Amino acid sequence: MSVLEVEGLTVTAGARRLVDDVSFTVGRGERVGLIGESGSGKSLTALAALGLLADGLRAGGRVGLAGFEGNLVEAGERARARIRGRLASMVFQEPMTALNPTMRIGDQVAEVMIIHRTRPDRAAARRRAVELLADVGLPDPAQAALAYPHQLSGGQRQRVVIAIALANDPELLIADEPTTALDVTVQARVLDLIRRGVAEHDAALLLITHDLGVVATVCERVLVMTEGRIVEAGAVGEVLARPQHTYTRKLLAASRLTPRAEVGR
Ligand SMILES: Nc1ncnc2c1ncn2[C@@H]1O[C@H](COP(=O)(O)OP(=O)(O)OP(=O)(O)O)[C@@H](O)[C@H]1O
Repeated sequence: MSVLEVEGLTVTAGARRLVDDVSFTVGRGERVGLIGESGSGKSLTALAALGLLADGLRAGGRVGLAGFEGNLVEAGERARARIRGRLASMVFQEPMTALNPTMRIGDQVAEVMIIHRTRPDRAAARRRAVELLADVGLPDPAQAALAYPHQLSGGQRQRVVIAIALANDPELLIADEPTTALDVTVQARVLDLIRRGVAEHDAALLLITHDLGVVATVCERVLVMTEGRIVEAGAVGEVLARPQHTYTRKLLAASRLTPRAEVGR
């Protein structure tokens, strides 16, 4: 079975359909990009899949996740809370909003393991936290564990968020514009970290971005979204080389990529 199965997903705000009949799957170990311009419904698709929609928005359809029986769209908040950070994690654009400014980094990484009881005790969770900080390439991880978020750079903070997201070996990682807020010099390193991290944990990745270059670098398959619908899907090389939908062609033309340059990357 796929790790994530989304079938006929809709998100509505009153009478407005913001996500309209979206269906796709992400397989084990697979890296799938979800691209489209701002407002096309990418984030709402991900938030609906994890039951994180704001009040006033309603989801319909079916979302299945490996390790969870039933439809996540219809699951109660307690079931969803058990899933988030355990079976599925999300990395957002701005790392500062994902971290608690008053809590040491190591404690924040340990906390997600303590909450989900994936380590025998607090001391084991703390030890694992330092290992995870080392895995994401923080220099002097034991020292970094004692730091507060404001003492780290933006790129280092996003590394911490990725360590938290991967701490419990989730089946699925959703990253929503994970490098957009970062300095260009650290973007490539953080993307590489996500790619290596999901490979090491054998997780499935859904990477949301408006940047075709990011998708071409990280993903194997791509879904193209506009006005709440997926209008094209396929292997990255294929879609970038031979876009079928007018909207995909427009996206390609608007990006700095030439179709040929990305094939085979
Ligand atoms: N809480 C909300 N209430 C009403 N409309 C919303 C709400 N959140 C998002 N929308 C609308 O839903 C549409 C899709 O938003 P979404 O955030 O999914 O787009 P996106 O493709 O992720 O864009 P971006 O790249 O800018 O994040 C937009 O028109 C947005 O204005």
